[in-house]
This record gives sequence, C-alpha cells and structure tokens, in this order.
Amino acid sequence: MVTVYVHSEADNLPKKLGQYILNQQNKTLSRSNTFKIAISGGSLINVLRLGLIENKNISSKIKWDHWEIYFVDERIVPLNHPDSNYGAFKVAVLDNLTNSKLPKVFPINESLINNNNKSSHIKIAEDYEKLLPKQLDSLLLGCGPDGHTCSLFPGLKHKYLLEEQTKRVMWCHDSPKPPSDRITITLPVLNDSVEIAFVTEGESKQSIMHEIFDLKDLNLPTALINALYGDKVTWFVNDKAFAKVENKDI
Ligand SMILES: O=C1O[C@H](COP(=O)(O)O)[C@@H](O)[C@H](O)[C@H]1O
Repeated sequence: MVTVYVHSEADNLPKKLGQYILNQQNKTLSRSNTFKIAISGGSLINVLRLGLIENKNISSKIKWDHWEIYFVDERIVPLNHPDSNYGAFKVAVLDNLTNSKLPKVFPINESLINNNNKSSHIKIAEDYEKLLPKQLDSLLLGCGPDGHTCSLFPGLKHKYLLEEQTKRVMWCHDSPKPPSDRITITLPVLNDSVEIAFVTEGESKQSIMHEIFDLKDLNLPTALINALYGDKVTWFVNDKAFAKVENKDI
C-alpha cells in the first residue's frame, strides 16, 4: 500500500521531502559508501532547491560527496538548453553547492545529440542505460496533469515504453509535452529501486489525483506504479493537489 503525506502550506512540503531524502541518505550510507538517487525535472527541481539548499538544517547534513545523481528522464536537448532537466537542476541546486564536496552527476552525453536523427536518439538512451547502476536507492518522481511520470506517458502511442521489460532506458518519441524527443527509464528500473517518491503540488493536479487515487485508472503510468510497487512508494502532495480526492484514508 502506498504512503501519502498531504501537506498544507504551513506543513512545508519541501522540508518534509528534504527530511525524507536525508533519512534515505543516512539509511543507505550506514551500509554503503554511495547514495544513488535519480531525479525528475519539472516542478520537483524547485522543491529540491527549497528542501536541500535553502533549508540550512537539512543542507548541513547532506553528504553530497557520497551522492551519485542520475535523471529518470531527460529531454534530448543540449545541457544548457532551458528544457534540459540537468540544466534546470544545475541552476537550482548544483550551482549553489559552494564547498568542494560535490556529488557525481550523470547527465546524458550531449556529444551524441544529432538533431532529428532517430539512431542518435536510440544511442543516447543506450549510452545512458550503461551509466545507470543496477539498483538506485531512491527515485524522485513528478506527476504531470495527464498522469505521466518520468517520460512514461499514458495512451496507446506510448504503450511501448510501459510495456518494455528488458531495456532500462528508452527513447520516448512524439512526447505530448514538448520537447518531443526524450529518454526515460522504464519499469524494470522502478522495479529494482529501493524507494520511490512522488512529489505533486497545485490545483492543476486535482483531477489527475482523483483519477489515480479514487478511480485507480491503471492506464495511467502513475497509478500503475502505485499498483505495482505500492509498498515502497511515498507521495508528497499538497492540499491543493489532493482537494478532489474522495478516499483520503489511503
Ligand atoms: O516533462 C516532465 O514532466 C514531469 C512532470 O512535471 P511537473 O512540472 O508537472 O511536475 C516531470 O516529472 C518529468 O521529469 C519531466 O521531464
């Protein structure tokens, strides 16, 4: 069963998420030297800045030099492009790390980008798959208003991504949300990970939260992940996003 934390403004969702990540870090580093985490783009990035950089109580306890940071999905654009998930994370978080204890960060190989070239897109996905460890300690995911997460989109056109059982990273083409070409992790990576957290805020997510938590529509990648991996899934949502969910006793 999934765990859901619903936060009001005063509860401070970024602080709660920061505390959760810190606990994951400490738990992992008590048995290993490296904390391997994969993050999303979109609205999550600003929550990470607030929770891990601005919150000094938490930031002082983050052992960045023991972190390996990967991306659950990435748009196939140069790393300094405004649509790059790595680029957004760099500006919001990495550029604020002032001491020498920096994490190892694994962006896509931008030298492989060759515009509109199908085989180069596939190569970028294959190259990223080689970088990914067998097991990630923590996955931090977003949820789009259409129920997508990573670049796993609902609908027949993108079913090939959700159905993939072998490849761990795939090229997502014709993304309904621009940019059109992306790479994304697939379900085997979610299956192998230790913990999964979703972060969702705002009114624009109200309808989709109802579809995920009340209707449990398994055509939605997010609802499917709840059903498949519920025991290791935690949702951090704010009260605005959760306002239309009827079954609040999850
Ligand atoms: O395109 C993307 O969207 C999702 C959701 O973003 P959000 O801004 O609605 O939270 C994000 O998780 C994913 O990484 C990103 O590439």
